[in-house]
Amino acid sequence: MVSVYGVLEDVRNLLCRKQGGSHRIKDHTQLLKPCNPLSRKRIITSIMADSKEQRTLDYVLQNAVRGDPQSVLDFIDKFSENEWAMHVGNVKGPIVEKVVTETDPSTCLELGTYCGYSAIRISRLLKPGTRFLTIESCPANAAIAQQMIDFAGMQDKVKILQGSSQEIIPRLKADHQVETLDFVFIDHWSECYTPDTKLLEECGLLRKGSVLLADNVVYPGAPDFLEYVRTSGRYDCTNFPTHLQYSKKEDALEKAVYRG
Ligand SMILES: C[S@@+](CC[C@H](N)C(=O)[O-])C[C@H]1O[C@@H](n2cnc3c(N)ncnc32)[C@H](O)[C@@H]1O
Ligand SMILES: [Mg+2]
Repeated sequence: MVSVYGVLEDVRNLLCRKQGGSHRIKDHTQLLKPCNPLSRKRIITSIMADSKEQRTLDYVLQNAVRGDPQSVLDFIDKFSENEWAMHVGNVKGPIVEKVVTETDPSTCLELGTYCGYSAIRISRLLKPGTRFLTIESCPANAAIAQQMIDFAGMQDKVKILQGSSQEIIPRLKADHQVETLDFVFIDHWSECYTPDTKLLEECGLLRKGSVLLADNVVYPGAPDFLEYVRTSGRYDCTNFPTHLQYSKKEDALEKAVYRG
């Protein structure tokens, strides 16, 4: 049986996805125009108030230890084992951590914050003074992530930039004093991976040795990104086969080191 809750959640995810993708919806209420104002208000309240992301945050706030990033990650994982979610998770997480530790970055960028899980995982490893910027197009997700990061005690290490990657990347130098990026975690919608990689190059944000690490290159899959980084002659690539978070499905991360 399809639950009303599930339908609302699908609609909400669709709205967030549309907002981050190329078909950006300027005004979500347009979609609900055929409804009368009261129904419209009820639907919007339902969609935004009790999302899976909000319930994940509530679960963490009720159970995890404030100021303890590992505890926050553990409770996000625990919640997501019952209700699948897009966090990089506790199987791929250690691979991401290994690459970050080996890279020892001073300036990091993440594309796709979601609830802040990977931002917490990565930022806790960074040496003092390292900058970690994370871009999230969905305002509701960005708000949840900020609360999650605050609760984990990582608020001084992580800066969320709310907006789409396509709009924010070209402004990183002027608005956020970024010279070049040492490490980029690419984990938003896979159709944005290649255009955003090219945008990072065009904006002069990559230097010889900059490390890109892309999630979900097998599931849901990013074939055009894999082809670009493996055949353009601009990157040295390594594949890390693994499994999709909270699932037995096959997935992989791709590390691409810019040749400069
Ligand atoms: C897979 S989730 C990120 C998971 C997160 N990195 C983690 O592991 O905890 C993808 C997120 O990217 C956001 N997103 C999608 N396209 C985007 C874009 N073009 N710019 C910024 N954020 C985007 C979505 O709203 C969603 O919250
Ligand atoms: Mg991912």
